[in-house]
Amino acid sequence: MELNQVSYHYPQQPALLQKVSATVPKGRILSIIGPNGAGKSTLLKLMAGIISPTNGEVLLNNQSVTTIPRKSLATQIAVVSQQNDVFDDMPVIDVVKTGRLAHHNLLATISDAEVAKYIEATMLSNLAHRPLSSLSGGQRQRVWLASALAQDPQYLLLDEPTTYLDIHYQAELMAILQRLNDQKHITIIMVLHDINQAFKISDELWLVKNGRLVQVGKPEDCYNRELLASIFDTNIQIVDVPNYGKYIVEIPS
Ligand SMILES: Nc1ncnc2c1ncn2[C@@H]1O[C@H](COP(=O)(O)OP(=O)(O)OP(=O)(O)O)[C@@H](O)[C@H]1O
Repeated sequence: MELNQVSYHYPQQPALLQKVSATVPKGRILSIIGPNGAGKSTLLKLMAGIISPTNGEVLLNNQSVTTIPRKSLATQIAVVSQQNDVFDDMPVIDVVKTGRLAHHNLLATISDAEVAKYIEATMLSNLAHRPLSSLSGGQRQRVWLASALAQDPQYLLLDEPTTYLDIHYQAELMAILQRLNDQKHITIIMVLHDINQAFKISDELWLVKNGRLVQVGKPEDCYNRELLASIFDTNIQIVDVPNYGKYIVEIPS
């Protein structure tokens, strides 16, 4: 996937994203980080083909994502986001199966073994027959991930996937994503607010501020106190934690 001079503004709004150009590393984990309102979620929506650039283009296998038919795009890109509550009364196992329906083929089928695999991968086995409405926010988050996996995508896009998760499940989710990436070579693109999580799990980081891609690089190249301080407008320290490595902390001024 490639972003070619992508600019975007919401209707009746000033310019938000300005001439963003970058290539998503295939088969890797990419995290987009930056302050609130920087344009991260908008960038993800453009990459998913949910919205179209005002200028420039997002290319998937050399074709503009906005021209790829929905059904075909759904076989390539899955987006994990909070869904509506249409599925509230449905048992988890059936919600997961609906992921395959994203291919917009009513005859699309998914074997029980495959569903079980995704349910297990997202640690939902105990909850498989419970209605979605009876689950906590964090458990639901894992259901949406399982449903996206049932889509069998090449690209998995996640917008702040750890929001509703406690620290235990945040770590579990990161481990799941890492495994998916290692074993199935799914390209993972996510917006993360926890910069230490992003630095730890990602192969590449995109640092965004005021609608501009300020820095693209490997995490080890982005441990730069001045750079991070200027992006987040705050006082940053990078400390060495035994048995962990570098850890970014915000020091209140
Ligand atoms: N549908 C919309 N219509 C108009 N403006 C929008 C819309 N969605 C987002 N914006 C505006 O675009 C800007 C960027 O929003 P976006 O959600 O992409 O930022 P973000 O970096 O993901 O922020 P956050 O970290 O707070 O989630 C914000 O100023 C926001 O108010």
